[in-house]
This record gives sequence, C-alpha cells and structure tokens, in this order.
Amino acid sequence: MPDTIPTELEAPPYRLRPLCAQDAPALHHLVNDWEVVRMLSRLPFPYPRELADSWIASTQQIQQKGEGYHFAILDKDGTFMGCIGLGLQTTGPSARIGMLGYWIGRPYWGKGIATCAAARITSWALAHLDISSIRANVAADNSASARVLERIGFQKIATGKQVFASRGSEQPTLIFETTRHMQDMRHSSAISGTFSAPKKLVLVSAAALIDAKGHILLARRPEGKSMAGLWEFPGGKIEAGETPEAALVRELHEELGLDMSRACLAPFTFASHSYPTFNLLMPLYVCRRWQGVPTPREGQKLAWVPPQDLRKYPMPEADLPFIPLLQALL
Ligand SMILES: Nc1nc2c([nH]c(=O)n2[C@H]2C[C@H](O)[C@@H](COP(=O)(O)OP(=O)(O)OP(=O)(O)O)O2)c(=O)[nH]1
Ligand SMILES: [Mg+2]
Repeated sequence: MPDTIPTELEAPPYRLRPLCAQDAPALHHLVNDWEVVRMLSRLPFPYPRELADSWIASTQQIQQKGEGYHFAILDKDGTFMGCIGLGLQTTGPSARIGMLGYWIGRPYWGKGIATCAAARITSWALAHLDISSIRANVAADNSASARVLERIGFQKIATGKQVFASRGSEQPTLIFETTRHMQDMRHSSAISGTFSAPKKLVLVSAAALIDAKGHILLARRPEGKSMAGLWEFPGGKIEAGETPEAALVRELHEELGLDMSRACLAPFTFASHSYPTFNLLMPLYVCRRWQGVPTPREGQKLAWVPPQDLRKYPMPEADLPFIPLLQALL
C-alpha cells in the first residue's frame, strides 16, 4: 500500500487526479474514437456511454482495495485529456509488479502529454508502492506509445499476443519494462532533468557494527535495489511512527538476523546528502554488542573491513564522509 492514497499528482504543466463520476461525459467523448480505442485491448468500439460510468466506479473500488490507481489527465485549466492507470499484479509469493496503461484524446496528441503523465506515475509508483518493476503492453503497431515508454526509461523485453476487443482479433504486442534500478540509473544521468519531481526526504538509520578486532561490518547492496553493488552500513528506511533506534533494531534483525537492545546503539554522526532523486538524512550509530552472527538474509554480501581498508569498498556517496571519522574513532 502507498503511504497515502494520492488525491492529486502534479505532472507540470499537467495534473493527475483519481477519476471521478463527473469525468464520464468527457471520457466517453474522447475514448469513443476508433483511432484511440483500436490501441486499447479491453475496450469495445463503439464505446457505450454507460460503460464510462461503470468503469470509473470500478476504478474507485480497485483503488480502495489497493489493487490499482487510475487517474484523469487534466490540463492546467482542468480540461480532461485522457486517462492513465497502474494496476498491481502478483507475480510470486511476495512479488508484485505494476502494469501501466494510458490513452490520450485525439485533440491532445503530439504534445508530450502521455510522456509527462507516464513519467510521473512511474516515479510515484516506484517510490510509494511495494513494487520494483513496471510493465506495459503495447500493440505492435502503436509506435507512438512505444516511443513514450522508451523516452521515460522502459525497455522492450518481449513480444506477445493479446486479444483486442476493439479489433475483435488477436494482435501482436510489445512488452516493455522498467525497474527501480533502471530508473535510478536514468535519473542519475544528465538527461533526466526534464522530468525531475520535487525531491522527497528519505530517513534511513544505519549502524557501524564493530567487532573485537576493530573491524567494521559492510554489506553489499543486492541486485534489484537502488545502488546495487555498493557497500553500505547495514540499516534501512525509518517507517512512519518509528524512532531511528527502533528502525535500526528492526532492520538489523531483518537484514542480518541480529538481536540487540536499543541501549547498545551509540549515536556517532549523520549523513545529509542530496541524491539526484531524493535527499537522504541518515543517522549512523556505532554498535559493539549484539546477539547472533551476522547472516545475510536479503542476498547481500558481508565483509568485516579494517578501518584503513574502508576506501577499497565502493560506497554510496552519502557514506564517504564517514570514512575518516570511523578511522579516527578506531
Ligand atoms: N542502509 C543504508 N542505506 C544507505 C547507506 N548509504 C546510502 O546512501 N543509503 C541509501 C540507499 C537507499 O537509498 C537508502 C536506504 O535504503 P535501503 O534499501 O537500505 O532501505 P531498506 O533496508 O528499508 O530496504 P527496502 O525495504 O527499501 O528495500 O539509503 C548506508 O550506508 N546504509
Ligand atoms: Mg537496508
């Protein structure tokens, strides 16, 4: 579930807001157009007016259940221009992916509206929903839509086939995907500037675990996470209502199977760092007493590192100021 159900997402110069019953006439007017409907797999043509009402009502139920989020795409004066939605699909015991779909009314084509809205939903969904990848199926002859996805960092991963209700036949499709990692990479590169959203503050609690030899435990971030492959101080994001100490006790248990008391965490320093897509505020605690043997529970690699060797391990940028401070401590 997201932190909060969005009431509205800014996608300057446009706005995205959950569909409401009042959108039905404008939605029907724009979608009941062969050039629009023929690219959408589930919609019939002609598109009956009542279907607009029942579709909008169903999106509200889907959103309440946390199974998907559907938005009207509005101009700055509130004009309805199209729809965009993200459905959540379960792919494994605890794995879910987002399925992205959108359409723009014909009078509004060629203005980059779909690109803008799809970029906004993608960044919102990866930041707020419990998913690490988003897919989109596109009719093979929908080159405009394929270009939208490529522009915002999706890659074609497969071809498929799907029945298109509008065309009354099975059509070849292209399957596109993006992951949090691909979006991280894209946002870190210079070309990302055009779609940058306001940065959010991410609170993370981390620990320098120090053993009897004065070595420090580093963990290598596993594939699939942002900054995969970099060596970090174990820890993680502080959840709503948690203290930094409670978050760290929880994270060290979840990630390493360790048990410790909050009293064993000594505040040491903090990192305040602006990443391309978020601002990080991260207290670092020093800890010398715990129960258990650190065991990687999330596929991460572990290393006990003598302080003088810390620079040999590539770390997230935010951590670099910790190195001289830890070397001075030890
Ligand atoms: N734990 C940790 N995170 C760091 C360090 N340096 C640094 O920039 N970060 C960033 C990486 C991430 O953007 C964020 C922490 O995220 P995380 O992936 O550890 O969060 P988490 O354990 O809660 O994992 P998840 O549930 O979000 O997958 O802080 C560090 O030394 N330790
Ligand atoms: Mg973590």
